[in-house]
Amino acid sequence: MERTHTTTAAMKHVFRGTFIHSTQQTPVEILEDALLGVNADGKVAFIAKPEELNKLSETFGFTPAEVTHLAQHEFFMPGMVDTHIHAPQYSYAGTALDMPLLQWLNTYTFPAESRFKSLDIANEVYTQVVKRTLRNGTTTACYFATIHTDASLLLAQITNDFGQRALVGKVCMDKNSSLKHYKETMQESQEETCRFISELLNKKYPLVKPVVTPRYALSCTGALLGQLGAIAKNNHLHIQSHISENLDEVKLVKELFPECTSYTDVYHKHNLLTDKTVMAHGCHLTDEELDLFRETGASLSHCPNSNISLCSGLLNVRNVLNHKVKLGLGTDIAGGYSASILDAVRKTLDVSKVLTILEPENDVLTFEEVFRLATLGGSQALSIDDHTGNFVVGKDFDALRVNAAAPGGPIDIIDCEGPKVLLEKFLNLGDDRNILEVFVAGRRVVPFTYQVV
Ligand SMILES: Nc1nc2[nH]cnc2c(=O)[nH]1
Ligand SMILES: [Zn+2]
Repeated sequence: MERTHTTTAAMKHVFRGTFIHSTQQTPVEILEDALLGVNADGKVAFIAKPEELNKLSETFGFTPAEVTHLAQHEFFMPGMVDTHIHAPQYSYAGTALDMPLLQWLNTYTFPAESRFKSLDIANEVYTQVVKRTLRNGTTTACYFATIHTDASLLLAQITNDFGQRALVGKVCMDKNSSLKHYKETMQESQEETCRFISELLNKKYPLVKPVVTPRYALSCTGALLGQLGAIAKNNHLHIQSHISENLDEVKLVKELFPECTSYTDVYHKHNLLTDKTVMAHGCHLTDEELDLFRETGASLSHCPNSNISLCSGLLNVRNVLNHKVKLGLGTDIAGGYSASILDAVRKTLDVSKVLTILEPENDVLTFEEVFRLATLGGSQALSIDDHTGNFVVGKDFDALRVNAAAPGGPIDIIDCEGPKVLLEKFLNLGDDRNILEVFVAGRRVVPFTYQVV
């Protein structure tokens, strides 16, 4: 592996310490006492041994005194990727988890989202959710907003201002039987999607891009699904939606789209399954549907907190991985009550263990594998792994500086633990108190320096 490349620009950061990340070959690779340089473009310029310090400082134009040394229980890991989160639903996160999906949408979700017509409400909630997720180590988030174009553009602006990498989707829905005013006509949905995409692309935010967002097959007519598939194709855009989350939903989709062979086929027939598509949940997909995911390059977002909280189902992640379908983790705020991907890591392990209790031959996931899903796997699911997801020369430096023994934090370090144990303890016990700093594309975004004016 190439571990350096030359540049004349000065270094933004040079760190010395432990770096833990995943690669295609190994779920946890530990680089102990390594030097890592971040160039002025926010990209990893070198990863090297300390013996090379003098040579590197000449080549890259920094002095050894500029090197930041990590303390004993500190390490860097890649930033975490939330592949599925509803920003407006942060307004009621931690409540309203007492009914299954379709009733939950009608009772809580649609009324809450309809309030985001107000830019004041949007500004308040979107600022809170971006700060909360960043502080918890989410360097990339794939957001659903609402049907309101201007509020969705505001979410994109806020993620850009705070320095979070994001895909932002204006939600599309031309059907809603429960709340008549929270839906669009097909034409509005199509025109406003085009306006959203062009206004967002015109902003030229370096880290924030639009994602075409049909809510799900029950909220969209076939005609709208087809138009959205065409818009995504013509503009080479990402696509996100929901699939096979809940059995009542799957049954209704089959009734509404009798010409389609499966729920997956509904999206496939409307050109919505591409290698830039991420579908949330997939708890009830068949093996044939997973094959179609693999063939099209579409990925799944596993949202275990939501799947348990709404009693939707248990996704067998091992089976998804065996089908070679890309998969990342999602919080699915507010179906899931936690905004932290650390919670998604724990719930992913819990669900895998529950499946093994129910069926002992199920091959349980390891914490190392789930660490990869939270980082590199998420970036692969969003097709952004060519520039983020792990520590590779030339990729953007999206990273968390973790102190497993942060004073006042949730972890007690008893013995002199090795880095792998520190990682395992952080994944199982840690929280934002352990995340000292967050970097996105080389910029330090936590602690916050950006002030809302
Ligand atoms: N969990 C979840 N599932 C959905 N399916 C359609 N919309 C939603 C939503 O907002 N949350
Ligand atoms: Zn969702």
